[in-house]
Amino acid sequence: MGEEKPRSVPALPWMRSPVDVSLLQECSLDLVPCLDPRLKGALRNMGISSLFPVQVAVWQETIGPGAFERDLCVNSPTGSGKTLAYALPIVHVLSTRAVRCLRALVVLPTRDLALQVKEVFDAIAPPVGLSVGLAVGQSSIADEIADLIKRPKLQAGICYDPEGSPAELQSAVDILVATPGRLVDHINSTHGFTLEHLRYLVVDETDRLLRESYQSWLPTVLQMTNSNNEGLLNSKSSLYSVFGSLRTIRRCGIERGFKGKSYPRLVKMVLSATLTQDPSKLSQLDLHHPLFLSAGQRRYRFPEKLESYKLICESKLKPIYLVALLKNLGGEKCIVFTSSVESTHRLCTLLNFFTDLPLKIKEYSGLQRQSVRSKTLKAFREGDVQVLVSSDAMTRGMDVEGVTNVINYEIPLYIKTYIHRAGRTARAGQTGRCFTLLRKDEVKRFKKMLQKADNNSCPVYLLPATSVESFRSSYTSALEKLKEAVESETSRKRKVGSKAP
Ligand SMILES: Nc1ncnc2c1ncn2[C@@H]1O[C@H](COP(=O)(O)OP(=O)(O)OP(=O)(O)O)[C@@H](O)[C@H]1O
Repeated sequence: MGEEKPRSVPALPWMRSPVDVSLLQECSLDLVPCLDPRLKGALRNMGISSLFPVQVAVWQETIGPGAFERDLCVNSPTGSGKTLAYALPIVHVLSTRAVRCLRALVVLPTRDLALQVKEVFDAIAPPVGLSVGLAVGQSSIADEIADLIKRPKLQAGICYDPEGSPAELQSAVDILVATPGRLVDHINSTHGFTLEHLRYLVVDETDRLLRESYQSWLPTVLQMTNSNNEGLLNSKSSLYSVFGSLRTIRRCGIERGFKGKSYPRLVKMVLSATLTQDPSKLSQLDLHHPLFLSAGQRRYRFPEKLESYKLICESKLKPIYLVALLKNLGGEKCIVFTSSVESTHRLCTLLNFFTDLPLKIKEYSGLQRQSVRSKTLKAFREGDVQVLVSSDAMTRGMDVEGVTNVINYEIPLYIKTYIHRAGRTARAGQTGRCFTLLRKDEVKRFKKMLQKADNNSCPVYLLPATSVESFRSSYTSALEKLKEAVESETSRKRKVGSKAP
């Protein structure tokens, strides 16, 4: 038996002794201290009867004794309930003060994820009188502005000037769920949009959001919420709004631990299943006395009931193995991952040419228009589509009920990618399986990659030889059809290209 490698020690001292979320138990809603009965009712309507461990831990550090005194960094497995972990305390605390202004901002890397998170807020915020907005570019910017900013009621004889004083404009929402690009658009150009009153900032899928600058959304948000930049706020009237007599006055803190920071401070919660430990990345967040909450001592952890399997085959036989595996899974909801949008398209087209595979199979990738993607996702959620062939656009955060299998058609390059792909199944304590198709020469690298996570057991999954053989002839004809389809697509594109001005 090979010796276990020593774990790497995080460079940041506060990351070295995390609050171990895995030691906590689920907690029945009746036993959650201070939980507003209206929220309890809303959670029950969602089919939730107890809080998951990560939700208990965050509740303790926010509404419980921790009292939001420190910024929270949460590293917890896929499907462990991180969304509600931050949504619940934020909604709870905002509901205790009835003022309508933008007080919480949740930023996510993609539109689909933002829509998903908004649904969670929509289930719990309205019952306590809070309003939730969305800034993702799904509708026109004018429609979005109409939803986010409340215009004064027009009175007879008074003409409202949309470019007039922002003092007349108010936020129509208490909580905003946004993607970085659209958020920056609103910051820069939406009259009356202000982060002046912001108290809570959530950066979900943190490592992904910190990987790219996305129009410098993070420094912009931090600047907008910092009292030291009054000059900046004053100079740009669109950024400086006065809500009648209501002002959130931030001043430079003199209390212990606040030297040089504004107070009341912007509380931050950052979360991921694969949270970065890179000091230079985390420093961008300007965290205040950060507290690290992590499930177990290992950096990466799989969901408890996830089983991983490998299928070893020759490269040219991969499609047949995949088809035989899909047949074997008997129509269970399944996501097949490839490593590029092109191979997603090709593989999906090929699979649909197997006439003896009675499954509804659809493509889901970044190459498609949002409306096409949304339609596919809806059909998949509702069970009208059983197999989704996807590029990595799907890997992060997406929560689709009933996905029991994930298949890596192509080996992921990084353990983080494996974790996010595999994490589309075995969510919320359910069981799930992740299969990876490998060539012989990839087995060693795959084993090494899995060793970076806590449970790296990955037995070989054996398909009955007869089942693989039975697809040989249909594979030959499917390949022919794929060739024709590719040729006709190429010539169609060429024609469109030559017509373009
Ligand atoms: N307390 C709970 N009881 C039952 N189900 C829950 C509870 N909390 C969350 N869930 C369900 O668990 C699923 C996973 O939750 P969520 O999407 O928040 O996970 P996550 O930790 O953010 O995962 P990922 O890292 O993949 O984004 C969702 O379907 C959600 O409705």
